[in-house]
Amino acid sequence: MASFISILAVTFLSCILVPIFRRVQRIYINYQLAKPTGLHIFIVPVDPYGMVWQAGSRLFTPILQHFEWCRILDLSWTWEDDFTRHEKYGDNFIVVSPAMNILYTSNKVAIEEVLAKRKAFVKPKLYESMNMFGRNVDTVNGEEWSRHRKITAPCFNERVSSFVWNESIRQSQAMLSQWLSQPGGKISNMVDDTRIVALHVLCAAGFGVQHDFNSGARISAPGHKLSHRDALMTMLNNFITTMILAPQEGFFDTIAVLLSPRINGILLALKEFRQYTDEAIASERNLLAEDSGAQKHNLMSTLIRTSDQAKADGVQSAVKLTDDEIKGNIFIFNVAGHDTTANTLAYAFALLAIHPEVQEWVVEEIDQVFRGERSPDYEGVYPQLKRVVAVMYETLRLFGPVPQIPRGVITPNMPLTITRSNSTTLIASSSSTKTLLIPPNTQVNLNIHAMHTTPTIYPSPKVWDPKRWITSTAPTARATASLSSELHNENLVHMEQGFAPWASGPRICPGMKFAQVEFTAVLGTVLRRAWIAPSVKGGGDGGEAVARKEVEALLRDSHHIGATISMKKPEDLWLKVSRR
Ligand code: HEM
Repeated sequence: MASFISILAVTFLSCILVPIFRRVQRIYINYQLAKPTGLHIFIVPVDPYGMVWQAGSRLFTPILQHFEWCRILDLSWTWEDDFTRHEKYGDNFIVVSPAMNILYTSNKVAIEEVLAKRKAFVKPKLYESMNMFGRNVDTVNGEEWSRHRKITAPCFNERVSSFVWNESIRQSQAMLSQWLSQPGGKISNMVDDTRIVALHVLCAAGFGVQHDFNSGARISAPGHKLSHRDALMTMLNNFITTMILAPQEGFFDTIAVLLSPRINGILLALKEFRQYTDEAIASERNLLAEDSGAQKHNLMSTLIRTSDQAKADGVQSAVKLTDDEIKGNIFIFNVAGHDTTANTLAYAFALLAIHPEVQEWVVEEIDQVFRGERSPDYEGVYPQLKRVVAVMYETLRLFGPVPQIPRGVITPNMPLTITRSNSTTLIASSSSTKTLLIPPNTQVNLNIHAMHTTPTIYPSPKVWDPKRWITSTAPTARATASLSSELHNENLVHMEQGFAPWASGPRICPGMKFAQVEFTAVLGTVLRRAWIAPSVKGGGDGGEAVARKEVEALLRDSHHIGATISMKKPEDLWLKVSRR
């Protein structure tokens, strides 16, 4: 036994020590490369993502959070970290490990450059684990990506946006009725509800299936053991485990009796989700075959129609997707389009509750634009909701669902322009541009959240202030200008650089407009009828000041586990909704 343990120990140590030894020289070179750019270097003893530690994260995280290198890794990302990092290290730092290096940058020039050069900075291998239902636009690179993007991009057209608008209004009206029917209007299911709205909008505008807010995707369809919602949520809530299990699903099925109920639950969710997708595709194909003349315009029908048409015409593969690729893309629309928008909505409602002055400001616009219309039309109303979009931008700035975007580097020593700056002073007066040669075996992590909290780009970065996104072409005093002309003269600030919640460049999120339309429709529908205020945990009477503090702390206590940023304890978010 003792010799077995010592063999294990020696193997384990050599696995760690040998690569470290081999890399000493490389680290030195990296250091030399980094030195002129003033990069901070962190040498970490394990894999740079802290996977080893994550395996036992419950045990290790509380201890490791005290270590600087560990706090830098995704392992223990906290909302506050990016603020302190700015103060300490500026825009760029590099984490050097035996496995690989990661260059973190929150520099707006570097981020823009990396996102613009999709061929040089590619989606890293880790994205491939999201091919569980088929290769898709989010995971592939090069020519393959061009083909996927060409076929998926037309799915996000104005007809779909109009559909998103109508469905979002329908869903949020039902959600609001349910909120107002709660005793004292106190609700603690905000995050669940915005998730249902986002899922139902996705089902309708994405897959042509309309659901009722109170039932719909919450209920198992005939022939299913799980509801569509539960299948998707199980996968999203256990994202990493799902990605590990999916490629070996068959093997895990054979040893199912040995596995924990949690793992079996994830395996079931995978099967159920696959079945829902297959059924949705089959039903869409039947409709297309019936050729009723009434063409549907949802994401899935466009995807199938474009692809099937190309197959029928025998057009070369440039415009075709295989059935597996269609499934892969439908899966990625589900993953990318669900929690992202749902969480942004939940954060925005909570932030509006603790910032009544902003809520008043945005309600002013909503009242003026909606003007009691029973069914506000997309073309007329949506473009006028600039303050509502400002609320979305500001929420995404501080609580954007994608805080970091990783990229692999194809060519060693690839040059990257970085601006060396002391983030607490103005870039213009203290910056100098440098070209960094990215060392071999280095991944680049674009730290979007840190860029969004840079004081030189966003003064008072911790303050949630949607008004920073609005400028006026005719700054007239309120006393002399009517509200309608004041609103008419307002414009949204357009940032060329420094704001990238949807990324930028050729791989910018294709669902950006989808999400914006959904967000404005839901927020507009709720705030034209109701006022949101904070409530103390448990729904008791603790006074508004206490409630506000609790909500504020809850929002900051967000983590980055799974696909997006989310509140650690969404069930503790209590809000009070009252009729206006
Ligand atoms: C607030 C809502 C959303 C945010 C903040 C967001 C953010 C992002 C970001 C940052 C990326 C780039 C990721 C990377 O390059 O690694 C991305 C890509 C993507 N998003 Fe979104 N997204 C949102 C909503 C949606 C919606 C509603 C859909 C679809 C229904 C969608 C579909 C996609 C797809 C398919 C990609 C991959 C595009 C490609 O690589 O070419 N997203 N999103």
